[in-house]
Amino acid sequence: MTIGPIADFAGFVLRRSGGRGMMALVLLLLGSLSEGVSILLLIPLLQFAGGAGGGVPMAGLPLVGHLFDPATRLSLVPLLGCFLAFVTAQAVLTRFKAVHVARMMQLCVDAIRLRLFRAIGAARWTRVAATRAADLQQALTGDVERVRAAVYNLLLLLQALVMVAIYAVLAAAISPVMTLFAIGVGSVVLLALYPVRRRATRFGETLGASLADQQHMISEFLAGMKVAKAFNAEAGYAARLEAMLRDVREEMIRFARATANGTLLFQLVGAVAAVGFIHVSVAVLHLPLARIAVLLFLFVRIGPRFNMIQDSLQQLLSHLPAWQDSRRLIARFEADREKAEVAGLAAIPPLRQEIRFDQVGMDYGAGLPVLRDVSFAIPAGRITAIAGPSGSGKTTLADMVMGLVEPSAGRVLLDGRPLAHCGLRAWRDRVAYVPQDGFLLNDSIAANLAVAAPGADPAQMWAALEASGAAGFVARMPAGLDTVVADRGIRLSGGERQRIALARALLRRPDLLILDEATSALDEDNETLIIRSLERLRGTMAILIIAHRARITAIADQVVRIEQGRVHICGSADLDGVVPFPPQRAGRAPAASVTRPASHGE
Ligand SMILES: Nc1ncnc2c1ncn2[C@@H]1O[C@H](COP(=O)(O)OP(=O)(O)OP(=O)(O)O)[C@@H](O)[C@H]1O
Repeated sequence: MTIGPIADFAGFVLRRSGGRGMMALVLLLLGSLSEGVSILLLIPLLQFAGGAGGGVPMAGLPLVGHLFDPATRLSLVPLLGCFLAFVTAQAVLTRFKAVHVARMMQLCVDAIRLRLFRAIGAARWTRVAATRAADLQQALTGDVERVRAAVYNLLLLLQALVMVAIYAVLAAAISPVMTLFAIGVGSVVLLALYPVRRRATRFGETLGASLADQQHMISEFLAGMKVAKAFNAEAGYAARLEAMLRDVREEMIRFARATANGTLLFQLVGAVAAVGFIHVSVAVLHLPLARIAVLLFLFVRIGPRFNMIQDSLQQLLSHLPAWQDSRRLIARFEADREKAEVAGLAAIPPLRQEIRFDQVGMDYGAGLPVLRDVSFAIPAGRITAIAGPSGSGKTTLADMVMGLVEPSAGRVLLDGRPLAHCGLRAWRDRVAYVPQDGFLLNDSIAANLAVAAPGADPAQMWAALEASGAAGFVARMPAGLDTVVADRGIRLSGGERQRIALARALLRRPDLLILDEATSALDEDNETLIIRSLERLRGTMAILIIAHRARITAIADQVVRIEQGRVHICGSADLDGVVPFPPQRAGRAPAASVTRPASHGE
């Protein structure tokens, strides 16, 4: 089970970090080699120090053995110089390696976070809406950080493997028998610890699931804090979190215990092996003191490397599920992409006549169809209201007209062209949407407005605020357009928030403005202000209002009532023969009043 996923992951790391990954590996190899050679240089140095033994037979490395032969060996000063040079080289390589590794880890983390972020953004709305927000948050934050830990441990693992290989070659050059003995002992312990590594994988899987559950619970609690406090439910949430934390803690402790047992086993076996090694070297093989000292030194370094292999493998295996989850999520979202913009389709002419629902049906696959055979038009320049009981499909119609969901039957037509054949992003550039809670960023009013029209200048912003009835209160604010609003700034009333949200929508100069229950949480005075703004906009764009209240549906030129999946239209007698729109000029909709926001693009 272990090798396949690790090889996949190593492939991903190499692809994402490109040349830097290879460079990090080369630095790792060179660093390990220079460390190994500097240790090897201890042999002649020890011979100088203690005058021990004669030549050092090097079974595996005759050239190096020749270098240390008493007849040809270097004198003390050049030897010390070599030793210093290798140690310095190792330190410099370690420095470069650290920078490369940091960059490599960040490249991998950025790559996976960005790809997932883009995949979510490009996916169909129905796919996004069907996924728990907490799972996405966890994937984009916690899981990618675990990928960083996985990359780090993969590098530690590679480093440990390289070091063991180099030390083994060096040790074999001094005593092949003793080297086989040390490698054999290390490998047996590694094999014996296989169950601990399996536990690491299981731990990683449960950790991912419980972190997502915690994230879900915490964001639910924070979003509904007011309700939680009102119902005295804080303690209940705290108890749920405590239970989740306890489960994760217990699993984590079991994992830590297994890891500590592994380390203990390595240390005990290492001590026994060292004792056996010294006994065999001195009493059986009668090796010279310099060779025994260097072998001991090498083995003292090999032992922890075996421990490092086990440790980094465990950590890697416990973090790999986060990478696998991220990959699965990316694949799921990428497989469910929104229809791509097709060349030639992106250019949609301005809406002149109507948006028409033509025998539209919608079946979410959960019981009865939500909509059946729905046909009506939203005329350009007019106000259309959609009313109906809760759950009757009003928002579904708004989502369809924005191209967020596709009808399961029938078509949506823009001036006779099927929306399904149009570039959805190009169409959405012509649509503006105001939801029930206008959603403002913790930023200045200007920044909030710029979300809808990044190129808009202050004059255009003021015109949009004027049109939405928000200019007055924004002008009275301490820093005007630069006033920071929402959580960290000035707190706005619900009515003020919605008027800014409406201004933001108008700044786009849309062909279609959608208000989805945008005034349902407002009092009469605030609703009246929005209603007046909408009335001033009549004739400039198609306006679709989804609402329950009669006060706002009363301003509509037609009211579409949906009940049990079917529509009944009222008040549309004067709309029978829809006049081509706009009558004055081709192109963008004309200004209806002095408060019409100026175009930011023209
Ligand atoms: N993505 C979805 N998957 C499955 N069912 C859905 C989905 N979106 C909406 N529905 C179902 O379709 C029905 C209509 O939902 P919709 O939100 O369009 O109604 P609505 O008229 O806007 O309701 P309300 O006035 O309460 O906001 C509901 O029963 C809802 O549960």
